[in-house]
Amino acid sequence: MILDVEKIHKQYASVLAVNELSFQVQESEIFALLGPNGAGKTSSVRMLIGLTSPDRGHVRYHSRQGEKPVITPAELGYLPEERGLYQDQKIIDVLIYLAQLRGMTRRDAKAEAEKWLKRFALEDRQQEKVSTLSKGNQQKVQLIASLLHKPRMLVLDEPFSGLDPINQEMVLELMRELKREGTTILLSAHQMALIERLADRILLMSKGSRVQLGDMKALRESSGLSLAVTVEYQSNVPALDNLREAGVLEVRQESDSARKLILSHQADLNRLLSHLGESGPLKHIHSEAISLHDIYLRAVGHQPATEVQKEASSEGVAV
Ligand SMILES: Nc1ncnc2c1ncn2[C@@H]1O[C@H](COP(=O)(O)OP(=O)(O)OP(=O)(O)O)[C@@H](O)[C@H]1O
Repeated sequence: MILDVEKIHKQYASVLAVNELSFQVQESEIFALLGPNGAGKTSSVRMLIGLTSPDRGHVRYHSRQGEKPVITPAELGYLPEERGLYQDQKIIDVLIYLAQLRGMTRRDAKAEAEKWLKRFALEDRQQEKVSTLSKGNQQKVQLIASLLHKPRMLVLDEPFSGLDPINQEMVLELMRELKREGTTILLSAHQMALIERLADRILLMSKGSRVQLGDMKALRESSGLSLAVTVEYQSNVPALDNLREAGVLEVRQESDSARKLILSHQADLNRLLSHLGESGPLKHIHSEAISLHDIYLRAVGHQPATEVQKEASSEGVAV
């Protein structure tokens, strides 16, 4: 299943939610939508699955059967941002009912539901009401409901929200497995470290528009950033001057004694180390490839800081 999105546009009264957004999701690809709150991710997702219509632009799906504007419920698995399980019903009954709506027989739905509940360590709870489950466990049930009928395309709005780290890892591994089986997955999320490990390509959005699109290599290249260097001093961080000429684009406060330096591709490491060595007694230096988190903050996180913000900001300052 290939998804082709061409210049979709959505305006709610005075709010421009999605602005001429275009991208393509390939067969068996894991594609992530990232962006700050209000960036337009959910508005986009809703248009992609036909819950709302774009004011302008097109959404098309291509499968072996040809091209079509809308995907059928049997082909699609959707995890909405606002969770909507029937709280007073038994977990197993809800799963069977939702799978039947997507074309499964009761018998198949029951067998699949039991298989998935076991995998998510919920098999002992299946006769209980949904309302008795914790938030994270309800999230697992809703995720099961989205994939029970083996859709070719999964659209998951915030699949990791409410899950503990162990369950996040489990869901991450599940998505890799579904991809290997040929499922196309589009998801939105805020967990940068997970997305960096999981997604084949990432679309960074802000204010309804595309900011960057590509795999991690492409995002690193187009960001112009290379390394994040964390410097820890033996006591409070001294004044750090002349970092720009060594290729430092931004200094982020980690603690009173530590700063994270964001380096450009043109950074001169020898010069930087010599500056840092002269600045004060160092305790520790650690460098790592620029992460999605750093790219995100740089691209959509904040405006370049002013002199006043330099004093006050704990988010980061331009140097
Ligand atoms: N039904 C609606 N009516 C009016 N405005 C809306 C509606 N839905 C979304 N918006 C507005 O559109 C913009 C984009 O919202 P959207 O929910 O798509 O963002 P998002 O990226 O999913 O945010 P979050 O990460 O907080 O879920 C926001 O300014 C939001 O207030």
